[in-house]
Amino acid sequence: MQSIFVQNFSQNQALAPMCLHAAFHDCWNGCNGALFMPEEIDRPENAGLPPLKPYLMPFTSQFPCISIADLINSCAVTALKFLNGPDVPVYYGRLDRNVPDPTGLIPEPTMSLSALINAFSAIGFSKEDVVTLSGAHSVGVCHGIPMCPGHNTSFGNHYYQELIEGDLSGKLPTDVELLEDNTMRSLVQQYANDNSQFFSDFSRVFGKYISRIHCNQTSTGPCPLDDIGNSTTSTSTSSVTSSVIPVVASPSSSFPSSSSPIIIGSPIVISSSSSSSSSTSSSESFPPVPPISGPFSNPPSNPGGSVLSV
Ligand code: HEM
Ligand SMILES: [Ca+2]
Repeated sequence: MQSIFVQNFSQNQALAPMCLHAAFHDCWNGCNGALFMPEEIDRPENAGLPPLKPYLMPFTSQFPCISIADLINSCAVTALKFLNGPDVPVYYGRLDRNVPDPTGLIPEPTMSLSALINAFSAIGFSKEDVVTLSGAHSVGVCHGIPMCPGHNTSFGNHYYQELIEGDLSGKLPTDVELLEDNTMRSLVQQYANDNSQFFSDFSRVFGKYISRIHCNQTSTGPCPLDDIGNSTTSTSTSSVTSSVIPVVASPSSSFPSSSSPIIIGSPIVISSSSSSSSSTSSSESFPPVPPISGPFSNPPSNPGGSVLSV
């Protein structure tokens, strides 16, 4: 399955960042696959993610034992590696729920720094972790605008270097706010200087993040926020714990690197680039890979490099 992902990532460069983004959203309230429920995927907070659903869902027919939550996370760690990022240990055995997560939990890009820190703190992540995880914005786009113009097909510390240098093109308000707090700014500086420290921290923190499952996970019923733990601290006696099979996703170093920029339609773009956004089917016979539809068809324009208004 991971080799199919890689092929598809090569064919459509929008896909890999989208998988990483999707793992962030699905796992906020516990990785449970509910992201793809109609009630969730079309929420404004999930803007940019709907095209991933028709891409990933056919895998569930071909690989019926994998949950949607595991599929999203497998896609995410494979994407990270494809984008030249670090290996992240990923454990499989997450169960899907058929109840959408509550709305309004995922951090807003315009929220204050203190609100952002509090939101992550409520799910067990420190303000340093916020700095680390935000480095995912070294890849991908916001409303079609590259978040790190010129570099955003490769995961790395250029995100932190741009913040330190005041190159805020494509950055979100929450990205820029990382500079407001001394402790966080200091970590931004460290990462800007040391990519291997960033990789090692990201692997650890993101690995923890995508291990968060509901302790008493069942396929139905309400699931309060405080019912979430990670796979090592879970108090669950359910099959979730016993079915978790440790698998380290460490795709080989033969992953192709992204050589051309992401070309995605957008109202505003910082750098100009050529067009190659079409998604085509994998040369393997399964699973069927439907063409990605969505905001990918318009050529980018480039009116200027300021912090994104979202
Ligand atoms: C700190 C709080 C965060 C906020 C407020 C935030 C917000 C956003 C927003 C508004 C977008 C643009 C979505 C769109 O319009 O297409 C975005 C994109 C993205 N986010 Fe975040 N994000 C946060 C943290 C994270 C984390 C922790 C990760 C993963 C570890 C992540 C991964 C991504 C990726 C990869 C994209 C690019 C998606 C694409 O190219 O399709 N973000 N984020
Ligand atoms: Ca979820």
